[in-house]
Amino acid sequence: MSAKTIAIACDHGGIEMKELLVKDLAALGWSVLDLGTDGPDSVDYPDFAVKLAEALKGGKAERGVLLCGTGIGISIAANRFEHVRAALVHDAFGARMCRQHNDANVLVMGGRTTGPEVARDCLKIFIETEFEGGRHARRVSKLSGDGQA
Ligand SMILES: O=C(CO)[C@H](O)[C@H](O)[C@H](O)COP(=O)(O)O
Repeated sequence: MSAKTIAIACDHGGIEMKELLVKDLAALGWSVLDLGTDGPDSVDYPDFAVKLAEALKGGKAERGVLLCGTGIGISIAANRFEHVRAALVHDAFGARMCRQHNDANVLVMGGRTTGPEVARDCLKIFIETEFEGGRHARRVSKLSGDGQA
């Protein structure tokens, strides 16, 4: 069976974390689609959120990881796309809940706000935790624009 693919992208605030997490993703058995950025030069985080959203939309990846300095800007940018449920996570509990309750398909973290070992834990939990469905499926369906009150 072929490995599932996860896309990852960052701006200059998340480059070190991206390098760390790419290695972990490979070790966890995922095929990694690295969408940059690839160096320390200053870039604009919305451009990388768009790249990742397009990869998900086009079926090039099943899940995504986005990183910027705080995770805030890039999560705002990613959540402008209807097919993206990007969760800005700071701890293991959030990483678990965003999968179990929100069916998040994109994990977002801040390279300047979250330490490397916490980030690695969050990534592993995000990858390994299933959506619970049930009452949460009803709520998640209301995020898509067709079930709003
Ligand atoms: O955190 C971010 C956006 O929410 C970005 O990654 C940037 O780090 C932040 O905007 C700071 O930008 P700078 O050009 O590195 O000062």
